[in-house]
Amino acid sequence: MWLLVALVLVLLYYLIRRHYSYWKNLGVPGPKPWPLFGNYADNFFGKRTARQIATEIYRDYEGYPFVGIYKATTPALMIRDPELLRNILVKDFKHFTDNDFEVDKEIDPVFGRNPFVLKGQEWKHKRAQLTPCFTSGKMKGMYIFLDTNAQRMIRYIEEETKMSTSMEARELCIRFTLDNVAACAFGLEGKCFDETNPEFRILAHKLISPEGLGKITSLIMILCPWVASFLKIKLVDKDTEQRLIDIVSSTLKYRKENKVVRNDFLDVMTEISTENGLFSEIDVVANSASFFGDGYETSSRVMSFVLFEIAQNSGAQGRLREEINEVLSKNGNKFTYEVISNMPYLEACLNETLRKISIIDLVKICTEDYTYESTAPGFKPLKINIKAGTSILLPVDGLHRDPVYFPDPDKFLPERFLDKQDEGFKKHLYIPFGDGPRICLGQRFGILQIKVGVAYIIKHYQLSVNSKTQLPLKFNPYYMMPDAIGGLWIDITKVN
Ligand code: HEM
Repeated sequence: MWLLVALVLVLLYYLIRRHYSYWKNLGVPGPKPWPLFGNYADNFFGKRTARQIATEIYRDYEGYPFVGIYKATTPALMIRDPELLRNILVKDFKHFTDNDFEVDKEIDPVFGRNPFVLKGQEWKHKRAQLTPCFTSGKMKGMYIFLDTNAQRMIRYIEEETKMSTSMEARELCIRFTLDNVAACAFGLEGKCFDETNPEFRILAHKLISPEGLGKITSLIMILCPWVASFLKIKLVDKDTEQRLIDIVSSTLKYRKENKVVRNDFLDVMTEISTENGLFSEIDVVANSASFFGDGYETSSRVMSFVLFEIAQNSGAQGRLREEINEVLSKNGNKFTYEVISNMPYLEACLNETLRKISIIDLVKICTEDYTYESTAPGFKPLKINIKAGTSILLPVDGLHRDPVYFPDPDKFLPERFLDKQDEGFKKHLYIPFGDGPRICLGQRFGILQIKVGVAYIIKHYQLSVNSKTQLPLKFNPYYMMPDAIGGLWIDITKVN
């Protein structure tokens, strides 16, 4: 009996050792993994975020073009050499067409149709269909909804600050971006500034949030996609899914019967749906729903960090307000699409926030074998044959905060985006929205809504950081996007 147990243990040890020798056998350097947890044990035990772990490994392997790591049990190649990174995203994209994220369309009909998780030809087809939804012409048409919601937000702040000047920035940004999503993707009033817990808020919370997505679920999705696939993990629960389908179906029916045209995303998607039978109603629902994840969740987070950075940096805040007032004075004191698009310092503040606090590290899959030999100065001349199926990690946070590419990386310096002299720009390393054929589809919408919201707030209010904010910021270790523990509290007072 004991002999059998001993034999099983020896066999297990041998198998684990063999599994975790994948990179060693290929001569790829990398940190020592733990059985089962790989290099992410601290993440599983809630000590650090996955991004913090990746950034630390990135920094430890200076001079190496790539590093072999283990995302739990899966070997993954972290890319450090800017040339290889660019090849993966742009030049040799055909070898890396998919994201490393498994969602089964049969189990998750809504999330499984999100372009971010689609693969191969199906992704290509859907991407081509959806691209016309995001042109600058379409953004201009939707500006009116964003402007109306920004005015609502100002009225809301006016009322709230009568009671207390301190506000949680993300809470405010959630209300604003959710109202935008409701208006542009569902053709509805989100009522997020009128009601404490409107239906849209509840739905969004269930659909995607650090609590809604489920700590463990999202961790498994990112670190062990094959486990998620094996366990048939469902991201969107049945009731939420059905409610989304009902909302979109009834809106579509109402518009058809009453010949309503609003020029929003729903209208554009309906055109695709009628022109092409392959784009069914569930596709329209799925794409409207993907706004929650792709549109509201990302944008509300980024916008709250922009407000937080501006609140921390009074010099930048003053300069931004001057720009806003100057542009407005030349345009009849009225915000318009053109006015918002003509504010370089506002754009620089947004870009610098996205550099300093990047929203996500990119995870790709090698879809066709690929060979690379590093010849770049400053990197060891290593060669690698990447096998199809290999997971690839592009450490956006590590790159964005590497002083070689962006000097004084932990300082908030929007000016670097005005002259673009940093080495990182020459090497195309500023990639908060990704790059190449899979670059963020909704970046124009995301950028526009954040700019509108921030411009309105800074025009009317002076911001400073409230002592309730826990500094330095610490992030929820289980959430895939930066989620500040304790919140981002700011004081808001009226500009004289
Ligand atoms: C500031 C806000 C946003 C940030 C930082 C952001 C960032 C990103 C990133 C990093 C990716 C992955 C790119 C890659 O795989 O190479 C992505 C993909 C995507 N984003 Fe965004 N995003 C934002 C807002 C939005 C909005 C507002 C929408 C839609 C309304 C959107 C829709 C999408 C879609 C559909 C994809 C998948 C594209 C594909 O795989 O073809 N995003 N985004």
